[in-house]
Amino acid sequence: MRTENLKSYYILDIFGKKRVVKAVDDVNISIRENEIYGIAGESGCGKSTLLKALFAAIEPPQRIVGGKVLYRENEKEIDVYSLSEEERRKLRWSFISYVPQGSMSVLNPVVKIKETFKDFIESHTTGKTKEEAYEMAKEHIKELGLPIEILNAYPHQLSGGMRQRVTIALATVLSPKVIIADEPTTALDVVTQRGVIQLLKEIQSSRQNTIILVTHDMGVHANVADRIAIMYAGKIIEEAKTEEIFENPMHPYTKYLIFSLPKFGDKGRRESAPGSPPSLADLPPGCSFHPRCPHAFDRCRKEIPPLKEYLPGHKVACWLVEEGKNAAS
Ligand SMILES: Nc1ncnc2c1ncn2[C@@H]1O[C@H](COP(=O)(O)OP(=O)(O)OP(=O)(O)O)[C@@H](O)[C@H]1O
Repeated sequence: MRTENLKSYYILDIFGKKRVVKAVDDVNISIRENEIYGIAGESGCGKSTLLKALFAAIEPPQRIVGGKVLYRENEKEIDVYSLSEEERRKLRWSFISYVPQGSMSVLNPVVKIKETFKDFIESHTTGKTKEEAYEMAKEHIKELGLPIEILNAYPHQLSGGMRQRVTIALATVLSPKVIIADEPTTALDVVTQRGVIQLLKEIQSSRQNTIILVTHDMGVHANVADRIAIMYAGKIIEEAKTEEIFENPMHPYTKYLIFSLPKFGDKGRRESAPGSPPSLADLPPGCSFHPRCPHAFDRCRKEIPPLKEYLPGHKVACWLVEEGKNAAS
């Protein structure tokens, strides 16, 4: 799947005054089949907004104000926002699916898990009876190696980690080609996190589908992602293979993200980026990171740097890189 100059804004009317939050601003990504593509960046940089746009599930005040979201299905490219709402609805869950941040937003607390599965399968497929849907759910739960008894449980009877696994099972039961996961491990302890990530990895390798994984946790990305995109203030500012991002980060913001990670046996304080991210409704001119960048020079304050490939497969949007002014890390 890929995007072409995708722009998705929140257009708000506050007491007659228009406010535009540029949460996804000119994003071009190209995700391969069978890959795990990680998207990282601090809170509020637009990650969830981008995912909602990719999942074709946007609601006002979010709008697509420009660009395209394109999926490839049977050698044909589908331009998601040129489809009717009904055609988009058909694409969701069976072709593109979504694992949300909190499991409770998809699991109904007052019904057993099996009922959620039956209703879900029934409403997103045609001509399946409740009984067939139940069989399909049992088969899928077994295939994922999850205990079959969970189907008879209510969500509150399961641990947070198991609930998240159930959410993943639900999102994958119709064998989607693309799975979009939004912070699937946030709020889980480290050991549980590992299990949930392992499950996603297993699904990807056995079913050969594509996973787009959003998390602010660079440690999780290091473990699972094939490639990583770093997002800052609504834009992708760096993209490369995972090892390359960790070994050779080029954007000063990426360097902060990576060098602020705690290292084993290291007791010293690690530096995170100074200051705070800009308001997406009132972005600074030029590079959005320039007010926080210790290496910013004149051009950074005036012109927006384009995302450009400097090494094979390694793209960066930074004037320092363009002008060969190597930033000390
Ligand atoms: N419904 C909304 N109306 C107006 N602005 C919104 C809305 N939802 C999000 N925003 C704004 O859009 C920007 C991007 O938010 P988004 O949730 O996409 O970021 P994020 O990177 O996913 O952050 P987090 O990790 O905290 O979820 C933020 O400035 C946020 O305040």
